[in-house]
Amino acid sequence: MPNITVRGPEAPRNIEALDPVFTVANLSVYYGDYEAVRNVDMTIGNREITAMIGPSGCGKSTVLRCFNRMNDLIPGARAAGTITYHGEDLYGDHVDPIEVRRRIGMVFQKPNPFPKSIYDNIAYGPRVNGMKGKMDDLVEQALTQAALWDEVKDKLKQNALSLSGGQQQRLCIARAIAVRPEVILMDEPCSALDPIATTKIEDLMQELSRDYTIVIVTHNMQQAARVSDRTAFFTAEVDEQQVRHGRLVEFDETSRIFTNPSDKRTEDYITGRFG
Ligand SMILES: Nc1ncnc2c1ncn2[C@@H]1O[C@H](COP(=O)(O)OP(=O)(O)OP(=O)(O)O)[C@@H](O)[C@H]1O
Repeated sequence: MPNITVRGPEAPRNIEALDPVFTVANLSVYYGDYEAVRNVDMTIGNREITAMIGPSGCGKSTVLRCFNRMNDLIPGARAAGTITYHGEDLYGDHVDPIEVRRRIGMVFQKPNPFPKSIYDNIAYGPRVNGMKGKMDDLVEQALTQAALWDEVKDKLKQNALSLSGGQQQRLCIARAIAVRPEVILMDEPCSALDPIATTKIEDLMQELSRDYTIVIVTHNMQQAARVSDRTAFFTAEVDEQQVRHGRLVEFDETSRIFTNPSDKRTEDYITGRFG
């Protein structure tokens, strides 16, 4: 087994009792006729960090985008099967996808602040959502939670694009937090960052997981091992027609996935024999 440190004792938690926020059953996702991901079953626990790992093209981002219905915005994309959010069908007729995306925020691979001031980046969501309360306090709170306040408190009027990449990513996390979501989805949030900025985001994730449910897609297995409570390992399988489909191979507590996986394919991947 590789020398990978699994989420350390500084953040002990009882993850025996999984309190489901999302329950995914028999989920398949299509882009047009192409079945990109086939038959996924997994559960996302409340205030846990769940990592999705696996080789390129196995459908991690596709599944992640189902959790806040971002795939609805891709023409031809369609989900089959069920995802419940607190027991309710996330794709039910009565569900408003805009409200879904407020409650389930997203942070992308490349930091994407608006070309506006730091302040306005944070204030934008609360304004659009008609949130009550003093905006200055709200902005400070979100930036503090995202561990950025001390670095930007004297330059809130400055353009957000003047910040470093790592600061921009924390700003994007602050922007996601500002609308008080319950869940934060992160699609490779550190892949454009240097190791120091990556460590800051990882520390921040640990901190945020006290209040938020986090799902992260990462290419970095060490990162999954360091930050997550549970890990889903995906791979791509080729069917009889030579078409590749993403499959969930194994979903378990992170410590188990990295020390004693039950599937040979998981073991091969985490030991670097594949992928
Ligand atoms: N918008 C899209 N339209 C058509 N096919 C898509 C679209 N997005 C993804 N796919 C296809 O779906 C499959 C899964 O892609 P996805 O991006 O979810 O994988 P991934 O595991 O996140 O990959 P990576 O690690 O490289 O980001 C791939 O075959 C990809 O080409």
